[in-house]
Amino acid sequence: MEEPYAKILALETFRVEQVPPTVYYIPNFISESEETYLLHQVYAAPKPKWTQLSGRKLQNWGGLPHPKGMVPEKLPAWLQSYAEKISSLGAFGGKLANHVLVNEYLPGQGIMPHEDGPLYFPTVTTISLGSHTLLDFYHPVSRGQHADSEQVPAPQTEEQRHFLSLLLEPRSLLVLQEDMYVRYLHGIQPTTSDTITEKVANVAACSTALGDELLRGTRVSLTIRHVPKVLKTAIFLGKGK
Ligand SMILES: O=C(O)CCC(=O)C(=O)O
Ligand SMILES: [Fe+2]
Repeated sequence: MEEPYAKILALETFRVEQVPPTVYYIPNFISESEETYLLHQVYAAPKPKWTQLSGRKLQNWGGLPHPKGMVPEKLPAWLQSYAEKISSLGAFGGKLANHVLVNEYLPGQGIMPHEDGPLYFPTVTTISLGSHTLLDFYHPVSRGQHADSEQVPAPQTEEQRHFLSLLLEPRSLLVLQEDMYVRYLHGIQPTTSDTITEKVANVAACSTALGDELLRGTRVSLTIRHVPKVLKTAIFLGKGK
């Protein structure tokens, strides 16, 4: 049987230490010309491909994940090659990524703390384009740090639940698995600048230092995942002969 979390040799040197399993962070995973190319492709997509949400806008590629299964759509070639490149690192337990979410955040925009849910193989991989951001991790409300051992209520405010952050620099690849994917919530504060504190767990791998303040620009992220449950389009759409 395939080991879903078998050690991924190609990624092992990029493991972020001193955080729960498992975070891999690869600075400069793509070159500046690849970054320019990918941004060009994102903005060349037809306008109806964008969905405007309150704090960001997004493009969905590969099909809409659904509990009953995703009706798969072929990824465009410019995304397929990165899906293959990342899958070949072993990020999805030997499976090939088949779904990409493109998010665009202007400075001051973000995404509320959330879980990605059960429709995906428990790995999320993210290429960042155009700007850095700070990805924040939170303890879930029901499982506060001290709730079991002490007679105190679980911490409830977002600040108290904040656990650690990862700095995602432009052109970097982030791979999240296991507890960091399943146990904690993740989100991005709607702010225009980020201060690098000791809560930024991957600072040693970044070209920045403690105390630095980084101004956000427009960031485009490619969230590349594997959706295990897919349907056969021909059956679903009833394409009769
Ligand atoms: O933009 C990012 O890096 C995070 C996006 C995200 O968490 C999501 O789309 O589920
Ligand atoms: Fe997410």
